[in-house]
Amino acid sequence: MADSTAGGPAPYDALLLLSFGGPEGPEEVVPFLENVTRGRGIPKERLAEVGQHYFLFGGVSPINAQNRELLAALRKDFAEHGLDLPVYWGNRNWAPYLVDALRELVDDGHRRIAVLATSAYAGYSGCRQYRENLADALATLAAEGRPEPTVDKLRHFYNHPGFVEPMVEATLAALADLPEELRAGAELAFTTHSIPTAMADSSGAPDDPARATPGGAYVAQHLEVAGLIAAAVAGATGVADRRWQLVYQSRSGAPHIPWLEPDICDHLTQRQQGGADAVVMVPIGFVSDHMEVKYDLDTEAVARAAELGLPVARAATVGADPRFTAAVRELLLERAAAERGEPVRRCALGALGPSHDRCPAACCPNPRAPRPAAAQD
Ligand SMILES: CC1=C(CCC(=O)O)c2cc3nc(cc4[nH]c(cc5[nH]c(cc1n2)c(C)c5CCC(=O)O)c(CCC(=O)O)c4C)C(CCC(=O)O)=C3C
Ligand SMILES: [Fe+2]
Repeated sequence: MADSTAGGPAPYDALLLLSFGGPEGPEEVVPFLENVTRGRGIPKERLAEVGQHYFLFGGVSPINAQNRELLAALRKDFAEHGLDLPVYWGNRNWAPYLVDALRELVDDGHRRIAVLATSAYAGYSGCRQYRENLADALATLAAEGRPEPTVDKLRHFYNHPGFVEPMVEATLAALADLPEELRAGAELAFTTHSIPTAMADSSGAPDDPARATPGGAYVAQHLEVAGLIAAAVAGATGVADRRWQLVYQSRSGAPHIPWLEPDICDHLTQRQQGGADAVVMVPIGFVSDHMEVKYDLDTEAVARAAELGLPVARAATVGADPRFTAAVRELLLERAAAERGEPVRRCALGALGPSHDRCPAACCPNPRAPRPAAAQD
């Protein structure tokens, strides 16, 4: 089959890095949280508590700095591979805002934009919500009388080797952080963002067999990545029967609404009682070491482990790893070839196969009320 990465980026004339955004000073924390939770029914107490997580770090989330680093790494990767495509950056919840990035793109003359969301998996929060925000931004530009660009979201990259392989290496590095005598008996706790179980169950495309399994495509995709990493770690360490589990973190919402469990802290307690020598936490749900990692794992879960006397280590996220930036380039060139009608080779590890290019209209529904979303059928 033709090498899908050889044909250049046409029809795309720009890439937009689309992320979550985070505050960069104490005065930005509350307005940021208001942006994130508008209309979401998050209890006031939970918001005050999450605000404290940010204040503990001077009101600065690391996420924007990490995206600046990723942006620079993508530009470097593209330049080194002769890919002449400008890269822009905008966020859903904080400056630089998506709508401003899109306005700049259009004013610079770009009309066909590929979008990389910094969220690897299916689900309302990680996929449709990004596309709803794209639709909102497109509507704002239209109301301003600007020409409307076409935006295409690149497929989910959770099972791309450029995402999985750096996490295998990071897991091995975290194991090596533990005292040598604990390494063979150390368990792996793969962690991701908890979401309401109803949101998980409806995640993925309606015709995706994973959608029919408990937890939908969201859980199936995480289990796939966890299994891939566990297998690679078993191969590299020679410990074939190392115990591993997918667990959750960062739960919010009202207590009577069921969210995915177990929580990482409860899991650590349970495994300490179960006789684990040590636990390596592997945050497969996140692309960079942002606040959900720095607070919920490195602060809260580490404190729980210390109380329990359970040794823990934490694997780094992918961040701006060169294998990840190369994967973004491949995904972009792959999609460009597909849009040109050429045959493409889609890279994906494991059994689930590559995700769809365009989400069907009924993919990952909004749990509250349907809203316009971009980049779908
Ligand atoms: C699946 C998922 C991802 C991964 C995919 C992706 O990356 O998009 C993710 C990422 C992130 N979540 C983040 C921060 C927050 N998420 C919140 C709230 C929520 N997240 C949810 C889900 C997810 N979230 C959900 C179902 C809610 C409940 C409210 C709602 O239904 O929307 C709240 C409100 C307070 C609270 O309740 O915790 C905050 C502050 C940050 C920024 C960190 C930083 O600042 O460094 C990042 C990267
Ligand atoms: Fe979140």
